[in-house]
Amino acid sequence: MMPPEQETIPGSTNSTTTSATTTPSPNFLLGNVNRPSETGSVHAEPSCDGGTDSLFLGHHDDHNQVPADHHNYSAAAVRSSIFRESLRPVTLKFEDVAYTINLKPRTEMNCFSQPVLKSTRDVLSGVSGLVRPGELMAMLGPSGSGKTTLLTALAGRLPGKISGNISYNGQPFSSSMKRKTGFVSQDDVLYPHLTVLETLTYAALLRLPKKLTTEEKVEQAESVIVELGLTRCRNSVVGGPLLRGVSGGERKRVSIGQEMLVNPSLLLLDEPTSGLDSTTAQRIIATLWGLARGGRTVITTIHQPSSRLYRMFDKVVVLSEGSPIYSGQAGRVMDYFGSIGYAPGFSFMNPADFLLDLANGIATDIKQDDQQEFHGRLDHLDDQNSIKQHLVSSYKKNIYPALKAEIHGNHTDSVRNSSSRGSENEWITSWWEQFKVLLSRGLKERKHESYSGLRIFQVMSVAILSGLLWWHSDPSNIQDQIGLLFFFSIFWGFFPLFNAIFAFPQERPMLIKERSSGMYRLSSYYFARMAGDLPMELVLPTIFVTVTYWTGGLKPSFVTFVLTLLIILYNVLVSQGLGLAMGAILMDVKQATTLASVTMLVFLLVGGYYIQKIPAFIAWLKYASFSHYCYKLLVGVQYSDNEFYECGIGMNCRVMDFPAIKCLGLDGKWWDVAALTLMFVGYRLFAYVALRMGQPH
Ligand SMILES: Nc1ncnc2c1ncn2[C@@H]1O[C@H](COP(=O)(O)OP(=O)(O)OP(=O)(O)O)[C@@H](O)[C@H]1O
Repeated sequence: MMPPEQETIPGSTNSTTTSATTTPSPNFLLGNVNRPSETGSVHAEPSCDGGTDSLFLGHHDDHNQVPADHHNYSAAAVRSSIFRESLRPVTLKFEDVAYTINLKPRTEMNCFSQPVLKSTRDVLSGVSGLVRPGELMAMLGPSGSGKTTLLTALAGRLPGKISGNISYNGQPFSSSMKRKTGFVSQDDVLYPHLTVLETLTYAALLRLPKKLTTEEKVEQAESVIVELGLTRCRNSVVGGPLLRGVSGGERKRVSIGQEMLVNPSLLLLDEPTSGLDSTTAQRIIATLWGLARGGRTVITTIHQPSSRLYRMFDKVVVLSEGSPIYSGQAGRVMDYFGSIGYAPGFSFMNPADFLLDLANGIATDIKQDDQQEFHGRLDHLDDQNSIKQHLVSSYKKNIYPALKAEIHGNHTDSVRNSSSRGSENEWITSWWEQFKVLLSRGLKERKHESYSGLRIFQVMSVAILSGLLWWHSDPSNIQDQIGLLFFFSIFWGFFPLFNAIFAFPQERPMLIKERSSGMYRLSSYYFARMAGDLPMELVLPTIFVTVTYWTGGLKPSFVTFVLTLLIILYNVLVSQGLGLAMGAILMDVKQATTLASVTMLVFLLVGGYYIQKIPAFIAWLKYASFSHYCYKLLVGVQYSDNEFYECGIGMNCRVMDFPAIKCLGLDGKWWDVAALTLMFVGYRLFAYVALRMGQPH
């Protein structure tokens, strides 16, 4: 790979080097030019701690030079087979992008005491730009200026209406573009209990095409680990807010690695360096630089890059309160602002600091002759808003016309893309493959949760306590025995319901992230989740019932025990379905648990144990309660029609005449099974539809 051209950043006393800004040659775009030989040596073993990582770490003693390791990085990148895959270069153009959000309506009173609703806010207005394959674009601006919103819009993930025009090789965002796009959000959405290797391996298995074997996909994950200098922490858990894992920088690199795995043509990153030390930040930007030079289109938002980092950017967009004040070559920025009357206060100022000052409306120095003119036009030179307005209007006058002409200049893009439209709706992997990988990943991630000591303790302690409370209860004491059966139905209604409520709200960020990149079908995720939850959902009640049934003195018949167990397991599945549906519909754990506790309380009351004569106008409630059906079935299998019990000294009564059982009515068992089946299917269907409606398509 050829070294980047030498270019001077105007306005700076240091002559600095920036990358070539011309479109790379076609071979270069395919990521296979100057491919090192198979035997070419890889650089020093990369590390997680940043010690001797020559892959990323440059020897940047000379600030005027683009670090030599950029070339090393790119070479290493193309050496790995994943980067040899031919890329479909993407030219991204955006013109006059505007985005308005609806705020909560705020009522204000005007002078006629009429309420006025002020409910919208412009987050972006009139933002334009153009990034070509091989270029690294940075979005700069103060906090809240709209960088993330713009990046999300460019990634095709911004909900709501975006006005303006965003095109990818001349075409609008599409499913095939979605799979060619890598998006790294500001917050790393990763499974905390998986190791770095597992995280990247599962991503490879889900995101790499069918034509590669499992071994090849695992190899790709391994090669990304090497590329990103994560070798030493490959077996460490990723961690999260509640679990100590790899460091923040390593976690960020894992997020980048997940996107690199698909060899994206367009890579967008939201503040990949925030919260990191300057060396790690340098490595990450060097990584991006290398990826861009491999023919990718890379866009990143960044808060406050050092001048070392700034030099690696080919293009910058500078936003001030959602409006652009600059969009174009990074190296020409000082020239441009100098030409409209703004120059840095001192000659060796970091261009990024200077730009951020301007975006905040702070002009450190204004050329004398321009000052006169500026004074003439604006009354308050020190008014930051006036400066911002001046910068925005200068952008419209000086930059926008040329940019617009450039955006409309090249019409060959659309032709290039049209040939790739055939495979738009095809999935990368088969349904079954997705199901298997998601099931395996879910089991691994939730192993600690499913088999947590606390959960086992919770169930076992209740099992032992109820076993002791009903210790060999007397069969003639029917009230106690049916009390135990009712307790089964309620406990195994509450427990799975509350466990299931958390499932989807907790997984939502991951689901949105992965579905937005077109990684898998919702149905394969959904079935994998259902199947993955089954073992623990069914093991615990089995142990519970076994302990309590035999210690509680219920009918000593193996068949009755098995039937009792099956009814309870079915009840567990129905209750779990209701929990999943509540979680998926509300997507808020607090609201869902409140609703669940009210629902279960109603089910408890109308279940048929506490109140035997429910007033007719509200008696229908019991038909909505799965606990009612479960209780009826449990009593139904425990007692037969011709069974008697000792109802007084020397007196035998028919069990079916026992008031609580008589009121319950034990006929129509198959109807009860049918009602439970309807709920089993219905709740799950609701959960699926709710998930589908809340998902990116
Ligand atoms: N859905 C939303 N609801 C309310 N405000 C929003 C919403 N989306 C964006 N905003 C507002 O729009 C502005 C731009 O937000 P954005 O996250 O794009 O800024 P940013 O430049 O990325 O900020 P930072 O650098 O702090 O991450 C902010 O003031 C933000 O509060």
